[in-house]
Amino acid sequence: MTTLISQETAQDIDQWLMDPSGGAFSIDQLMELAGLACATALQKTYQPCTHPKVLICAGPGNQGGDGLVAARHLWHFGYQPTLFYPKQTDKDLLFGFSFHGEPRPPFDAVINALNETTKPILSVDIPSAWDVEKGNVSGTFTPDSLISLTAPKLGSKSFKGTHWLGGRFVPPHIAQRFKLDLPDYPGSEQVRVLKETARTYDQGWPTAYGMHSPWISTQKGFASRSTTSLEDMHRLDSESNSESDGKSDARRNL
Ligand SMILES: NC(=O)C1=CN([C@@H]2O[C@H](COP(=O)(O)OP(=O)(O)OC[C@H]3O[C@@H](n4cnc5c(N)ncnc54)[C@H](OP(=O)(O)O)[C@@H]3O)[C@@H](O)[C@H]2O)[C@@H](O)CC1
Repeated sequence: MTTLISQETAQDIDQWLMDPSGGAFSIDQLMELAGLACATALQKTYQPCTHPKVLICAGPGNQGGDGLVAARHLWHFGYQPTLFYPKQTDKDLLFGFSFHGEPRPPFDAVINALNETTKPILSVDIPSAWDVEKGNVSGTFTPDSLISLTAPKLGSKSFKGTHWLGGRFVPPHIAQRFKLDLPDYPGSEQVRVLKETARTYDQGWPTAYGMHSPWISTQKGFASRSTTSLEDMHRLDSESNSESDGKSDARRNL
């Protein structure tokens, strides 16, 4: 059975992944892989021919950085991504494994909006405003889909929707150190499904669920886009990452 990890373990693993004697990754590299996994999970759950427009709600931490990367990949996959990035700072990349307490402004209003929307939501790592270890104790929204990064968090145990695992960057010695029992990723896949609902179609095109092939869908997505260009996505990336204190910001290079 896939290991569920605590908030503290998630943060420890993150540090080990960047430690020179651990994974020796830079934060940029991890975010690139995490963002690619998020975009891939979304593409496997919601095709551009049926869900061409994606709203990415990006928060103030590293998960927000994953959101910027995911937006760029989604554009290349044929979607029309729009970034909502309130803190310079229906996809939820507000908070990840460092969320604690009650949502504070301006993010409380975003959570309220996610509570009210009827659009499908894909959350990343842990649905925003859920307790990382106890789950949806505040009775907020439940997303349709979730992608856990590295390993599922304890709070995702009760999640009933389509559940992906991504973040294919854990070297065996770190998995052993943290006693992580993680499923294998098939072939070159960036994500794998842990739990599937009828809406997910990870296998077989186009017979499963009557969808078009990814290639046809992508071409349709490109053809129908008019408002969001790659230049816009890169401009948003760089503008939204300008730090007022002049410190270097890993997200700026995404
Ligand atoms: N190894 C992996 O798996 C990798 C994981 N990655 C990704 O990183 C994510 C973890 O990133 P992270 O540590 O930066 O934390 P994250 O949750 O994005 O945000 C923290 C920010 O939120 C704020 N904040 C907290 N609570 C709040 C509240 N109630 N209301 C308002 N604000 C609140 C907090 O502010 P503070 O409370 O500290 O003032 C801080 O600014 C992880 O989930 C995954 O998506 C990849 O990028 C790399 C590899």
